[in-house]
Amino acid sequence: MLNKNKLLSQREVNVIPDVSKALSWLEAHPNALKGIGRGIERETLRVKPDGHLAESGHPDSLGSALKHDWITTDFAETLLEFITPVDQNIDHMLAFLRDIHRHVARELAEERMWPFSMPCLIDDADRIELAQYGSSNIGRMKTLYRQGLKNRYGALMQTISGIHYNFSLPLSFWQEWADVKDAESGKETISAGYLRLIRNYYRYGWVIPYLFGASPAISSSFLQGRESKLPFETDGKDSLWLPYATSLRLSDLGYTNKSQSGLGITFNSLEGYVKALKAAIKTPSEEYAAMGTKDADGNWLQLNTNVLQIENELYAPIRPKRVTRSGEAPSDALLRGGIEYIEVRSLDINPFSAIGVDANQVRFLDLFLIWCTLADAPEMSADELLCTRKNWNRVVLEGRKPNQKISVGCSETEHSLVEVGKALFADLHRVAEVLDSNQGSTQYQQVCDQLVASFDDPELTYSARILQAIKESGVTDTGIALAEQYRHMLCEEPLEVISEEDFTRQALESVAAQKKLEEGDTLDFEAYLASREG
Ligand SMILES: Nc1ncnc2c1ncn2[C@@H]1O[C@H](COP(=O)(O)OP(=O)(O)OP(=O)(O)O)[C@@H](O)[C@H]1O
Ligand SMILES: N[C@@H](CCC(=O)O)C(=O)O
Ligand SMILES: N[C@@H](CS)C(=O)O
Repeated sequence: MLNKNKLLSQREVNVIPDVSKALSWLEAHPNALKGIGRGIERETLRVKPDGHLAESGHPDSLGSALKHDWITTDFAETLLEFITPVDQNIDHMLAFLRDIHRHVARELAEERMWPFSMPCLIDDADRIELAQYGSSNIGRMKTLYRQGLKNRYGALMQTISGIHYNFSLPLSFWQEWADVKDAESGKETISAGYLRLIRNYYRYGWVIPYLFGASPAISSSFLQGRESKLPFETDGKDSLWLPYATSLRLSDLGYTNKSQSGLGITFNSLEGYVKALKAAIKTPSEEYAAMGTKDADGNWLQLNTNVLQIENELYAPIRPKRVTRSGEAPSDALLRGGIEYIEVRSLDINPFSAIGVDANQVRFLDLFLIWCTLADAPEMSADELLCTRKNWNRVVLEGRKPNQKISVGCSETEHSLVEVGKALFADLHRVAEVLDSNQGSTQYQQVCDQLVASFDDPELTYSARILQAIKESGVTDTGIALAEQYRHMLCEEPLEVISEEDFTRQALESVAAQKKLEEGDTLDFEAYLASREG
């Protein structure tokens, strides 16, 4: 049981804001947390039985990747992405995600789903086929966007997979917490509340890779001959690792882009955030201008030469979101209705789950994101946001190092990571009691008690556990064994919440919708792109 009364050194306790008043309010208003909205996006590479990247196209039986509601592709034709509809029930959401995995596993026949964030064996990055979305203008634009990503960042980095956790608090929370009357009149207040969450996420979100990072190692093929200054250890065969790393995916070697740090993005006001984001998609980049939008033969190379081709290219660890209308830019949706939910992008694929994520992680994120909303969050300049990267980098590269230190924002004062983590969990446990009281269970408190142990014993973290397996068998063989185990498991399991008829209907309707798009285009591609640049 978490020893809530354990005296934490005053110094450490001061590192996290005093949330006691807000927690007392929450304990007096448990109904405020009824109706949390959640959604999951999971990516995974299709691989051959030998662990090499598949060479086939997106299976026709899975319908149109452009229009399917649940099954699409991310960067590459072999990079599957599964999406669950927004759900208020954790078990139902995870069953929905598992049904998608069950269906796809049966449709993939001999191919498997890679169980790690960092890619499988890829001998030649140039053979990675960009995701194809057909001949409609929007379909061609999505593929050209990916061509630009390949030319800017390299295809290999874009085959890194993640879990995105989408989260929203119910209107009742905002009504009780901030006197909001309704979503429309309260959109400024609600947006300010989610921005407060985001600022705290930058300050304390390193706890996510510490607990759940699962990419301490990479296939040696990932470096593709590039030099790395990181002090990798190796099995002398196909695996490289850092002994105390948690998430190389979140490191500069992974799914990040340092050049984006100069965009002046802040989260103090929605208008300020949108202004900086819109500037980034309209500011030419010298480097990308030198590349040009077309090659000498007139082949498109990228959508444009701006720092970001479109807003999706901002690779932030968390994003404010609102469901967009057809053709609407994400930032315009935010300006129209304010922040509707947030997208947490820092979860690695969980290799201990056949669906890449488990209920413990969902419950932890609920607790942590509620805490981030309640805790004071002073405004942060763009420079202060950049300072938080120092902390995240320390955790992703050597978070499990004994006596690891952590600071907050740009402060030079360092604290024991373990003690700060335990101080945070003392608060999270109080949030867990409220959520559990609503459910009539102790599941959230159990998650707290289980996870807090990882601070005194880092061997309990996901990264330590998967690194042990990789040191024994190597990245490829460990990945193949897990992929085969999950393929067998998923193929044997009956569907729970989605029927075969649902999957068949989705596939047929998505193909029909894509065909309708292709037949309905009135502009040629150049005119279409020009109209989108508007
Ligand atoms: N109000 C909400 N609260 C929580 N989650 C939500 C809410 N509305 C939508 N979601 C979830 O957000 C996710 C949206 O994923 P989707 O891929 O459809 O859009 P996107 O992330 O904006 O697209 P892209 O991945 O191309 O950027 C889904 O999992 C959905 O369930
Ligand atoms: N594959 C990226 C996300 C791609 C995207 O931006 O949606 C990741 O590992 O999170
Ligand atoms: N989803 C990633 C790769 S296509 C992006 O939008 O940048």
